[in-house]
Amino acid sequence: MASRPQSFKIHVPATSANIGPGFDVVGLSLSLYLTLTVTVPDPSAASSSERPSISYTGEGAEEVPLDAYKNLTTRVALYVLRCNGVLSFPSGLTIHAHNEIPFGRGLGSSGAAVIAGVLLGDTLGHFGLSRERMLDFALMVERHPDNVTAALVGGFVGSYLRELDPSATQAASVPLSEVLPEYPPDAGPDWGRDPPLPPTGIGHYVRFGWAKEIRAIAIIPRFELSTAKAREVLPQSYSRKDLVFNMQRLAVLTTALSRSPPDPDLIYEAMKDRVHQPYRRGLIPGLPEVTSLITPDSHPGLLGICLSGAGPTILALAIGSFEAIAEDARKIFREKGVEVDWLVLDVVSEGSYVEDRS
Ligand SMILES: Nc1ncnc2c1ncn2[C@@H]1O[C@H](COP(=O)(O)OP(=O)(O)O)[C@@H](O)[C@H]1O
Ligand SMILES: N[C@@H](CCOP(=O)(O)O)C(=O)O
Repeated sequence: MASRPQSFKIHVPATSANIGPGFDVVGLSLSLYLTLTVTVPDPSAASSSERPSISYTGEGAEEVPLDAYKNLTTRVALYVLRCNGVLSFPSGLTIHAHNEIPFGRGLGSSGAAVIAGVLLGDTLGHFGLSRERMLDFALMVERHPDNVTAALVGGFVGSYLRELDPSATQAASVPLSEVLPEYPPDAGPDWGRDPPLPPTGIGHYVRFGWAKEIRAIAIIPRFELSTAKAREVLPQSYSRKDLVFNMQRLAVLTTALSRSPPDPDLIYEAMKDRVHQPYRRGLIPGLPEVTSLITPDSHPGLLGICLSGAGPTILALAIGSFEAIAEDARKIFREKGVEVDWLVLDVVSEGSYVEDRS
């Protein structure tokens, strides 16, 4: 642990997963951030308090727990610390979180919180974990790789989970409540001493190219939809026809989005999906209308339109007409009784990073 005062910032981008046909496979990192400002005092000057002090501003400030043993980011950090032999946070730790990523909207807020926790644990413990090992820790918590991988490495990313051998499968199937127990307030230093270690090499990824002129319009309904709820409505199995439909489009999409100038005819069709969006429409009034009525013909500059992550945000990729696309989507949503906010975002090529301020 640190033997001198330490001050650092952690920056983690928002993400949009799936991009139509790439359910649980592809993700994009976007220019909205969760930022932690962390200070660890000199141990001799620290108070005897073990408990970190957390403050929080921005999105989710009214609902996020400020108790380090309940907050998602600090629970993940403690998991990383304990797996690497450090049983508690350093004394006098202070964390200020500023969050621009709305909760429960399909913009990867939980994935960002998890990655921030992994980086926090790694930096506090001076472990120097590789990116691959960090991904293992993140995947023990968020078990689909698309958001956490894009948040960690940045850009447009495809990922898969390795097929694990039986013992590693068992290790990776530990219930989340055991990976991330809500530490009781009176927990002593021995509590949670042997957390389940992540198997090594769970997640593998590749970064695709991205045509710089393509920007992302996030049309964000003013209601939350938890990812867990939006996954419950999905079927357990799919027809060959629907799987082939998605695979054909995904194969084309990953290269089509890297080409300048981007081809709207190719991309619009390649962003269609039959694996998750049709099943989620009951949870998101206006979803089928927005994705079918806004087209490259009606809005020159639009390339494609889809649900962002598990929703309810709609992601439109475009090289122009940003305001017209967003305002027309707003009108369609309003007819369904849904109010929205919208943002034009860039795809950021840099993923998460730690900025040393000591
Ligand atoms: N910065 C954060 N700090 C702590 N918890 C967070 C943070 N961001 C998100 N969460 C948790 O994740 C939940 C949202 O996760 P989820 O349903 O997966 O939606 P999203 O699509 O935004 O990732 C929030 O309700 C909150 O419990
Ligand atoms: N592939 C996942 C992605 C969830 O993303 P989120 O940003 O909504 O958490 C899914 O579609 O369930």
